[in-house]
Amino acid sequence: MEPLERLEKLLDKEQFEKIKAIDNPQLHAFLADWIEWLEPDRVFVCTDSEEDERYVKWKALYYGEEKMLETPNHTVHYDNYYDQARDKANTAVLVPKGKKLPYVDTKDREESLKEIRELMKGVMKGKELFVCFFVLGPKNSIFTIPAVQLTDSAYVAHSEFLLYRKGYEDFKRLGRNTRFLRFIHSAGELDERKTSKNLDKRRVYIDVEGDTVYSVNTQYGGNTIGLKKLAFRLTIKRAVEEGWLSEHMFLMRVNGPHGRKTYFTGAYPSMCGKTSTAMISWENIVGDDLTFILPVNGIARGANVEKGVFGIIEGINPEDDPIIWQVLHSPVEIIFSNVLVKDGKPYWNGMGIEIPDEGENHSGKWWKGKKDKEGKEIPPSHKNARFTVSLEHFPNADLEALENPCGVEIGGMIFGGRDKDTWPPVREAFNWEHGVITMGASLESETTAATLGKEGIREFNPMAILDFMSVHLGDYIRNYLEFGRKLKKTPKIFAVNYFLRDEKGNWLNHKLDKAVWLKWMELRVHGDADAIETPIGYIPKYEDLRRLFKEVLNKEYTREAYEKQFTIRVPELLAKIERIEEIYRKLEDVPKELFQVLEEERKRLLEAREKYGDYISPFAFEGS
Ligand SMILES: Nc1nc2c(ncn2[C@@H]2O[C@H](COP(=O)(O)OP(=O)(O)OP(=O)(O)O)[C@@H](O)[C@H]2O)c(=O)[nH]1
Ligand SMILES: O=C([O-])CC(=O)C(=O)O
Ligand SMILES: [Mn+2]
Repeated sequence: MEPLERLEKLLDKEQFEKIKAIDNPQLHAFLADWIEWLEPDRVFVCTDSEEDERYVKWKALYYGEEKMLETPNHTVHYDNYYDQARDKANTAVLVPKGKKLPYVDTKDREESLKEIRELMKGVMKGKELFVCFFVLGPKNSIFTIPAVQLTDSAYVAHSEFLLYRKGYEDFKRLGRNTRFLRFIHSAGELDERKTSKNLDKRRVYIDVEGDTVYSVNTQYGGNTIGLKKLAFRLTIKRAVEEGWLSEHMFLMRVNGPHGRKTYFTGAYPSMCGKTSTAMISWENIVGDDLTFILPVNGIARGANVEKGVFGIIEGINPEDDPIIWQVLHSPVEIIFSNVLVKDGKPYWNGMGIEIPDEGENHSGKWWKGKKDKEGKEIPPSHKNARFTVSLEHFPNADLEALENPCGVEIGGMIFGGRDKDTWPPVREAFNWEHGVITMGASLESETTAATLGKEGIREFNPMAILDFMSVHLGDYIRNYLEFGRKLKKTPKIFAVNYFLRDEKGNWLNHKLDKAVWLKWMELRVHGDADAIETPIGYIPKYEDLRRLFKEVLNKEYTREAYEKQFTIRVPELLAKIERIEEIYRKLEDVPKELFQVLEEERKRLLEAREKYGDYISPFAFEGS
């Protein structure tokens, strides 16, 4: 039977008409196959109407996946206690038999498709399936990629309405041959708290060949929200094939002197400061997690893949994050996840006000001192508790840049991670290759609560993207280097480190110091500040930072603080080059330049050590 005929049998009339209006035989076949396989009790097709969106929101409450809070339009959602972060162990990129991708968890495609299909057979019995259409990137733009999501979680569908641009009308308009991404998710069987029960059968399988991602027996957004990190694996592959960049980056506007607007991207691993940088209240946010960058007439132009924020809530307080704080306390539509709730109010760790001793949280009924099965004390909210909200509600959002179909010109690209002892707070690369290789491809960071498993372990994490890598790392880096060669004007590349510590483990910087580094980088993009040349790139001059600290934060910045923070730590830097080189030597097919550029950096460091010793004051280079 023809797919449309099968769909007519599977759907009630109203829903069928919505699908029939899209003239795309591939879509029809996909839907017919999967609806028959998943066996939902009923199917709801979301168009772009307000009414359909309201229906989904209402269903999240009706099925108990979300609960209302006191403030209008606020809801709370909980994930299973053991389903609070991305599950790397059960996530895999599917590859043909015998093929492996270095540093990526891969599985045999044929076997795994069979496995996941078995896990999903009839999984939606008794449930409602939501069919949703969205686009990645601004609508009707050079960036737009259409996607369809099937899910039995109204919470997942609701989150996507807050985070992505609606795409039903685009599917109608784009016609028969449109290539689109596919996401199939089931939360599986739910427990009495409406959280996924069969975590032992949790799987996230990425079929890059089929442009499809399967996710089952999990609810946590990073494992389930198709257009977020699931789509990301597919778009990284597409970008490498087509010669552009799909990145784990924020996109923001830094406001320079005389009203100058300069756009920056920043790639830091999960929970390492993208949102908190892009949200600095006197600058302007365009995006906080995913950016597409295309070469357009020799210029790198970037756009936010999303239109909302799935942000970490821990530590959000009125002093450090006044804008997020204000938004979280206004009656706009927000989903809080895995926070403490008492009397209809949400609370989280580090919010800077007193938190109740009891309530409901990610562990169920909670009281202070409650321990989990492993004997660990349960904090009021989970470290990876998050909020989901659309960017339009942020007074500092640059909405024009957000919706610009041509994106914005990227002036600077920043790389950074959690590094306690090696990199200075900010530095600029000598050129594109130097930045891509010694900053992006050499990035290491300590693990965080954004993924299941141990925290605080230093790991290789090139371009902050390793968890999502779906292509050979060598090809990925080659594409980056070639991307630079397509440009008439390459963005400047910078590296930051917000997480430097002293011998006693104290932070060397305050959370807002990053605002100063941004202003310095903005000046550097336009050649408006001098810098000191060191073996690892250009660093700021003390006088410039002192002035900027005063202007931006009204703070005194001492010579001692500067000297400590910007000391060039030769032994640590050399050890890092060793580690990185060893990693790439083991891979086949890595661009040769990578080894050359690392070797040159090593030589510069050895020469400097010869002259100045192991730990070199920035003032030493200033004189030379
Ligand atoms: N010590 C220190 N901590 C920081 C700084 N900036 C951010 N953090 C901490 O980093 C964590 C959150 O980082 P976010 O900005 O939300 O992370 P993100 O990079 O957007 O992460 P994902 O959404 O997981 O991709 C919080 O625990 C912050 O307190 C900083 O300058 N210093
Ligand atoms: O995808 C998620 O779960 C949230 C996120 O931004 C990340 O982990 O990088
Ligand atoms: Mn992220």
